[in-house]
Amino acid sequence: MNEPVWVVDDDSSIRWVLEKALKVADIGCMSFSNAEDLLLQIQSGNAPQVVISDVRMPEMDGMTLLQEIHEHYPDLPIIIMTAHSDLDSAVKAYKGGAFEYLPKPFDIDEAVSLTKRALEHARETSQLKQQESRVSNTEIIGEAPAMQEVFRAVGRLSRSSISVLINGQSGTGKELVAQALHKHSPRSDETFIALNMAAIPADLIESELFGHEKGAFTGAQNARQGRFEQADGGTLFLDEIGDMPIDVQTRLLRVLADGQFYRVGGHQPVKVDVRIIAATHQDLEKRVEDGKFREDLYHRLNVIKIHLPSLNERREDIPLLAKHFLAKASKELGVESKQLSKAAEEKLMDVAWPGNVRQLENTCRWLTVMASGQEILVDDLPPELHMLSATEVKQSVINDDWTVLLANWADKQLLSGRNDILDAAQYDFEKVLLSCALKHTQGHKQEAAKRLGWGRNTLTRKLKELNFSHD
Ligand SMILES: Nc1ncnc2c1ncn2[C@@H]1O[C@H](COP(=O)(O)OP(=O)(O)OP(=O)(O)O)[C@@H](O)[C@H]1O
Repeated sequence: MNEPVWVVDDDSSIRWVLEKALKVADIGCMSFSNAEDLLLQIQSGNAPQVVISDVRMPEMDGMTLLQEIHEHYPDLPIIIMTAHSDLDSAVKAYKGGAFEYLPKPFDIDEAVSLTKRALEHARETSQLKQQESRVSNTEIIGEAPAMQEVFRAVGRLSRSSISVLINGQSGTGKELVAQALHKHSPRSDETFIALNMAAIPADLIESELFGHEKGAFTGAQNARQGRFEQADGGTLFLDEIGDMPIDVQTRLLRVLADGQFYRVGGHQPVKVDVRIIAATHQDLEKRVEDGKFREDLYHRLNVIKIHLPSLNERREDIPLLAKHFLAKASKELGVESKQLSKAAEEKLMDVAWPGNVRQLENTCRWLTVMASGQEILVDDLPPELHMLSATEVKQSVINDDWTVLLANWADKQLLSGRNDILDAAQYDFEKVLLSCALKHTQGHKQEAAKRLGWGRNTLTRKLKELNFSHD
């Protein structure tokens, strides 16, 4: 039963020809005269790597067989043969999920080379699966479909050094994914360096990235290597890339294009081979539109995009993540691990989690210290979790209660460590109201001012302050 290719056809001459040809090509083959027998083997847990099937057979036809096989093995390549070489049956075969369509009478060499391609494809798919499961098993927890997409992407990228842009809210695991990308890349033995653009003062970013020569600026008493040099051969993870000052963006673009740069104050080009993985919680396309991010750099970084869902979008993972973090915290703190009661677990699944996985991790650490018993009860949960639940947030949309959404937004900003949030909120608040008023008055400014309750001069000033493109 270990033959990699199974052939099914009610026509014994076709079976004979294929068996012979594959044997010559050194490909093990087994044939069946009807689909039912083949399916029985599959259902009992045996599976080949490739199936070649006729379409018209007296009992079960090839398309039904294809569907049945794909129920058990969705990735198993199936080559469909048909004597009726018309577009219709070809289209039907592809739509049904066939790997290839082989019109009869076929050239024997073509049939063999097609089989080889299908075998190759089967091998690649199974390698990919192994890589994906390695990624998902070792470091990143997630069973939600949205996370499976992420694992798949990491698996697919495992042989490449291509630039990747990771996008997702704060605390969703962007750095963890960047580490996984590095770990599963050909660069895994080299350095991985993570740098957060939002955490470095703007005027120091350049020397941090590119290093400086002695005396390049006041305070530069010694020459210093930058992160690019340190990460040579490895990966540089640039977090919060949206906050990178525009002149540094220009320099970054040049390094990416030329593979070389100058230290601050230096005249000798430094050559490096660094893979860039960038991350952001912002809408970079919008920043490009607003002139805050270089479009060419955006395209350069955005070769492959991985989106990390917010914790709200993968609530089913909360129990698993909580268990993991409770175990981790107990190990770190050297105490016995605590378990969530059913009710506490349900409550955690209904929290809005504006701070995403990081907030859940912190909560678990807090609970490990603070919960009084071995079992964590609802009353043990920290007070801030009793503030907003996901249901309440959803309800606020239905009830038109934007203040709840605003509170949720504010929670998120504060948890992410952002300051001056009143300014940002006020800007958006006024911009939304003003743009609505203009819409309702067909752009008539005086009328819009009246609807808003502003004087005309205020409106003119606000149009400018809020960067309105209307004239
Ligand atoms: N799927 C996950 N499985 C296990 N741990 C996770 C997962 N996602 C995130 N974490 C943990 O949550 C914490 C926050 O993750 P990480 O720093 O990668 O988020 P981030 O999106 O890079 O955040 P920020 O944008 O604020 O830097 C880390 O301690 C990380 O190990």
